[in-house]
Amino acid sequence: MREPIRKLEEHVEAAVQKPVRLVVAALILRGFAEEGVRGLEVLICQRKPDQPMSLKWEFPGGKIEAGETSEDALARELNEELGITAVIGRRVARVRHKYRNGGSIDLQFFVVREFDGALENRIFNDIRWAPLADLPGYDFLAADLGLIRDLSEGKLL
Ligand SMILES: Nc1nc2c([nH]c(=O)n2[C@@H]2O[C@H](COP(=O)(O)OP(=O)(O)OP(=O)(O)O)[C@@H](O)[C@H]2O)c(=O)[nH]1
Repeated sequence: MREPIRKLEEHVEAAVQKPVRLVVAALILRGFAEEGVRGLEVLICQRKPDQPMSLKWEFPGGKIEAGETSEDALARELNEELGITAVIGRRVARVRHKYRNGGSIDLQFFVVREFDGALENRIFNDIRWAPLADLPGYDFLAADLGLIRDLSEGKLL
């Protein structure tokens, strides 16, 4: 009888110490889906040298704040990071990833096809448009790797 109770306590404790971080990110696209993984480009962003997981590539976005919907959070982050006002499209993927430091993230990816304003790099080391086929050549954050494979093989969009 004692074993299940101990397990439950451990579980609760872990949840209190390391809450899952809810993160949203954008696949900002340009080009033509009909031309396949060479004709469609996505905006990718490189983390700065002084950030954790430095110089890794990721998609623009960030954590959802209290009271925000996923779409609100993503629109806010894109405005803060890139200076654009984006129309948030459909959600195309959701992944749960446990990083080695013990923290977990719940990551949702949305397509963005339309935005107002000129893209401006406000916080990244570098930003660039990459054809979907080239994505596996960039050193992406671990949580993104399944998505990178699917995008580059034309399986997702
Ligand atoms: N924006 C973005 N974040 C991602 C991606 N993949 C991924 O694992 N993440 C993780 O999701 C979190 C996003 O948080 P954030 O953008 O608000 O803050 P941050 O990089 O300063 O990280 P931190 O506040 O956890 O230190 C980071 O821990 C980041 O490593 C991605 O493709 N885009």
